[in-house]
Amino acid sequence: MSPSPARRDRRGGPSGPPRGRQGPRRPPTQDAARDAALDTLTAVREKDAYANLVLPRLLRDRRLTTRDAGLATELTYGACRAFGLLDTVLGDCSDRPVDEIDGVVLDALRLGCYQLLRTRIPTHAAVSATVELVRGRAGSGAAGFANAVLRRVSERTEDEWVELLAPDATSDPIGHLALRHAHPRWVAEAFAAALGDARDELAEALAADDARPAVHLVARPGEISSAELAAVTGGDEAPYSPYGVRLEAGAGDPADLEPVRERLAGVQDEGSQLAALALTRPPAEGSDLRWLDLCAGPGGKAALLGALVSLDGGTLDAVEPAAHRADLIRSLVRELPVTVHVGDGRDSGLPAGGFDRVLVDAPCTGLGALRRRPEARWRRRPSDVAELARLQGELLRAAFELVRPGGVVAYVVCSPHLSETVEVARQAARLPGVVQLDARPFFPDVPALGDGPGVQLWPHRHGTDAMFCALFRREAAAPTA
Ligand SMILES: C[S@@+](CC[C@H](N)C(=O)[O-])C[C@H]1O[C@@H](n2cnc3c(N)ncnc32)[C@H](O)[C@@H]1O
Repeated sequence: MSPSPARRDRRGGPSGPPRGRQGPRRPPTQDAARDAALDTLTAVREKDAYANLVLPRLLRDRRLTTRDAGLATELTYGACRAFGLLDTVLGDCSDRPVDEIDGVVLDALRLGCYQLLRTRIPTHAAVSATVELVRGRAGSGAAGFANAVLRRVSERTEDEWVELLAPDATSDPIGHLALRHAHPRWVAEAFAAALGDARDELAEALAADDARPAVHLVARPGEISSAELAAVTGGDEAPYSPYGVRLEAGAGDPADLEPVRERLAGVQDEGSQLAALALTRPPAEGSDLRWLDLCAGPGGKAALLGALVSLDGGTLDAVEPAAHRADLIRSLVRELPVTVHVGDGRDSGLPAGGFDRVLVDAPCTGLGALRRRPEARWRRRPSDVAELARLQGELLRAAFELVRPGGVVAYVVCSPHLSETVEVARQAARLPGVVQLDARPFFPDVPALGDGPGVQLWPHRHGTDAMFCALFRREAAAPTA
């Protein structure tokens, strides 16, 4: 094999600004889209920032044209999702491990590599635009290094790189698919475990999780119908939620839509709508006017549930420990009979047995919504799971204290990880006085819900986030914590 280009030109420098025979730095390029993408990737790497918060702000502040904003979004989110794949390829094309490459040079290389492997941008344009970016930020030595590395990347297609670098598809199918679809191995393993007998869907599940998702709107009950909302926004009525509307991926910022600005509608994944609706559907004999959302921030489900319970003259209490998230709930539910409490759901001070229905939409790894949070899959650690599962179990036990005998509890997480889903539900169902219901009938007309009693939704099956929902009824006997 020919020596790596990085060996021919080592001036990219392992860390800090490259030194040596390099030309003067130039002012930032005229490439507004790539500049914005690079600045976002740098903020993600250096400050643990969220790409989907940083980039929209940059696009607004710098007043990018619609075309440039589209390109910046595609490059930034695409590169963030693919970090693992990009770094594996870049590592093979460089003479040093990627974590020894100067940070901003690595950010630019990731952008360049993404363009080469996963977009139709011509090779010469992807390479030269990236090289100019690097020259502007890190000098001509680093630009030469970037040029050499990217030339080498461009020698193969994405498929060819995967075949070369991924574990063998027969002896290690999960490892192979993890690299192919740019997921950490532990996440791919968690998906495979959750799919169980349907493990042959893993490639599809990871591919759907790697694709840019459609935006879903929720029509606020009593304010606008989903048919009207679809007509006004140009979207389509969602297939399963009676309140849902699906917009095409990349259809612009949904916050700018008039019904959203006027709070007749909100942005909410259809899976979240279905999970919230499932709480409302099992019959509850007797009073049914006091509902509780025990983990309510930022308030998407509280707004839907508050609107629904208000149609019958009922009320919703919403608990959230983070004050700023409690404020977000308040601003969403202003016209609704919703009382927001700042506090810990495990010790809310609310009356025991005081509620007819309780939602526990618990804090979780968010592995079910990775497609919406571009860099999240590379941030989460397997060690996060056990602590979250403990908190989830504690919140669920608190919910059984707060619901009245005969009342309903929904346990919801946006994750397919078995430790957060089936395991938490199984332990809850062992508590005295708690009966787990088969949740599937409360997701009417939704296909492929598995063997029950919990329901796991999937992007590749349902076009929703991978939400899990388990339903329980509290029997007359009081549960013990
Ligand atoms: C998955 S989010 C809930 C999403 C929300 N239901 C919605 O639809 O917008 C979980 C929330 O639980 C909150 N949380 C974390 N620890 C909590 C606790 N001990 N008690 C109650 N809520 C908690 C988090 O701050 C976060 O806002």
